[in-house]
Amino acid sequence: MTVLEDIVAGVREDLAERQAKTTLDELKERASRVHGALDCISRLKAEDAVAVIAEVKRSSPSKGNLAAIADPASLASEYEKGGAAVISVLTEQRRFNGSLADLDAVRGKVDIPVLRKDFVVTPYQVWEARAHGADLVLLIVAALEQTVLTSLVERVHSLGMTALVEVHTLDEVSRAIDAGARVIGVNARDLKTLEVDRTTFARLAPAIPDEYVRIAESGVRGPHDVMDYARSGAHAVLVGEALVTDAAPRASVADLVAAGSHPSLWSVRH
Ligand SMILES: O=C(O)c1ccccc1NCC(=O)[C@H](O)[C@H](O)COP(=O)(O)O
Repeated sequence: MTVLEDIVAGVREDLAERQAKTTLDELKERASRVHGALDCISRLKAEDAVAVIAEVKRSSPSKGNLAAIADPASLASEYEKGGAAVISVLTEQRRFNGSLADLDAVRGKVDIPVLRKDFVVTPYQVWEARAHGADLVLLIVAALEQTVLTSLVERVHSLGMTALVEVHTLDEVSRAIDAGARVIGVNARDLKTLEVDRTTFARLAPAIPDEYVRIAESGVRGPHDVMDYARSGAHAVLVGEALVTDAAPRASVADLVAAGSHPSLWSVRH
């Protein structure tokens, strides 16, 4: 079993418990009372800037405990004040120590879009995301059969949210495009081995046409990585570990945002 398969097996068990407590109809009713999803494309694809997606990430399979985040809403608020375009909230419980309660707390605090970052394999989880106020939902191509991926992308979009479709290989880029993705995230981390290779984005980006939003995910250590990803065509970067382990997350987000709008990148973008 790969790491990804192991995570998904645990996610399905946890999901079965939630489904036993809350019916799909109850979720839909809750979703109908939630404010409509925010537009994300324009925030992720700014003219002269790389958007920063800042992540609330307590633990990870690769590193174990990363940070004791007592108040995810305050952390997200610091990210927002630092200039983050989107907040990513890991809601997977077993390996990332996240929860839908974290998503609720962040949604209740910030005004910018919020991404539900989890291992979504069923429409029920998409409804959960909306019912808890998410604007974006992560869908990982490597975890999904093509027909399921396509129907989940459609479901996310039909609920007014944006699907962030994650890829790690050229074949997965084609699958994401075929599935109707508009926003494609290239993860530098191989979810089957956990190895991080920052050259992955530069290899895959040319296969993602300019009308899509291209996001570089994982392995960002600081401003120089944001600039490297921008030079390879990233519209946005997704950063977790470097921010949650930082003593001054607001300032660190601001540094990443400044790097992403550095004048030396203008020629790359025009
Ligand atoms: O982070 C992990 O170890 C991990 C392992 C298995 C599946 C997913 C994993 N991470 C999810 C992510 O994609 C990252 O949280 C996200 O891209 C931020 O990465 P980083 O900045 O390197 O924390």
